Amino acid sequence: MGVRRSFGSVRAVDSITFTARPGRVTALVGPNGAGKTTLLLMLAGLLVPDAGTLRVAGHDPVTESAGARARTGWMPDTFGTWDSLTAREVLTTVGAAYFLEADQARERADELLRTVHLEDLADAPARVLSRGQKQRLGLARALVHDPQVLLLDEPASGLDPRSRVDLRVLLRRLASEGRTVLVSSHVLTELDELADDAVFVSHGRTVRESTLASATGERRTWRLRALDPVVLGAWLEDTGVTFRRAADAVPGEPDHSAASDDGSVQVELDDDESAAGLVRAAVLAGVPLVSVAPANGALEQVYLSLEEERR
Ligand SMILES: Nc1ncnc2c1ncn2[C@@H]1O[C@H](COP(=O)(O)OP(=O)(O)OP(=O)(O)O)[C@@H](O)[C@H]1O
Repeated sequence: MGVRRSFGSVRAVDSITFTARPGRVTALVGPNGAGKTTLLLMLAGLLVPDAGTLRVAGHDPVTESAGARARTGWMPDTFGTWDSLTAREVLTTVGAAYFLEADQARERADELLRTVHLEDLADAPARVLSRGQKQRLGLARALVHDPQVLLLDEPASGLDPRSRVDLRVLLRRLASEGRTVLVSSHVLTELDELADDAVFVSHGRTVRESTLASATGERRTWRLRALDPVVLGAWLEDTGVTFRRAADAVPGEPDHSAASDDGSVQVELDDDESAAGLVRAAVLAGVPLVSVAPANGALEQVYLSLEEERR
């Protein structure tokens, strides 16, 4: 609640308040320098806040650090490994730090190496791992003590597409087992498929908390494409729906979301029901629609509208 932390004159976290709930994946979203990493470091007990209170699995990471740490798995954005240790030794060493017996630690390490698909590299020194492989080892390290709360800073960075899918499936599973998962990421389209809730931060402040379901149902831009763009444009004009060609979405500014001028148009619609109504009317009027889809992901849309408000 109202957490604050400065570095000299820089207010990295000015006033952040939010709740990430068990059984859900919460996305921490914000531009570069918004204070996400600083906040996660405080939640992980690695930085002390100047003011405000934090609770992780019911424990204060500062005054009840042992209790909080025992329940928290922390994955930093860049994973510094002990280079001379093998991947398995990294995990057994962490297991020992969490008071696992040697056999247990070894069993847990092997299980986690399988989970993150690093079993073939179990005996390789950690320094030879690629960036993405190190990320996966970092995730395994965060899971050694079976924490209730997972704090993940940009966990998908450096991962190839297959590993990103694996990460998503794993994090959904961990949440479905009742854990609290807090993930910061810039890849908003990926978070759309992963997260249940989102906290938007900017300049060290919480600017919005939202569920993905409500973000998805909000006013947003949709893209429509028909076999014949002229017929589509004429029908939209007749029905009084304001639209713009994707190719010239913002006058003077190229529309980076449009891969090419495929004749599609963009319309602003209040919610999913409005979209369904428009599609129904277009089909009944004989407009040869080929595709209708949101132009941006739900989180991206909220993010962009917040940025817009700030201008
Ligand atoms: N140790 C530090 N010393 C001085 N300034 C810092 C320190 N750590 C962070 N900052 C500053 O605090 C602000 C917030 O940084 P932080 O790393 O928390 O942002 P972020 O949201 O994680 O950014 P990114 O998305 O780029 O990772 C930035 O202005 C940053 O320069």
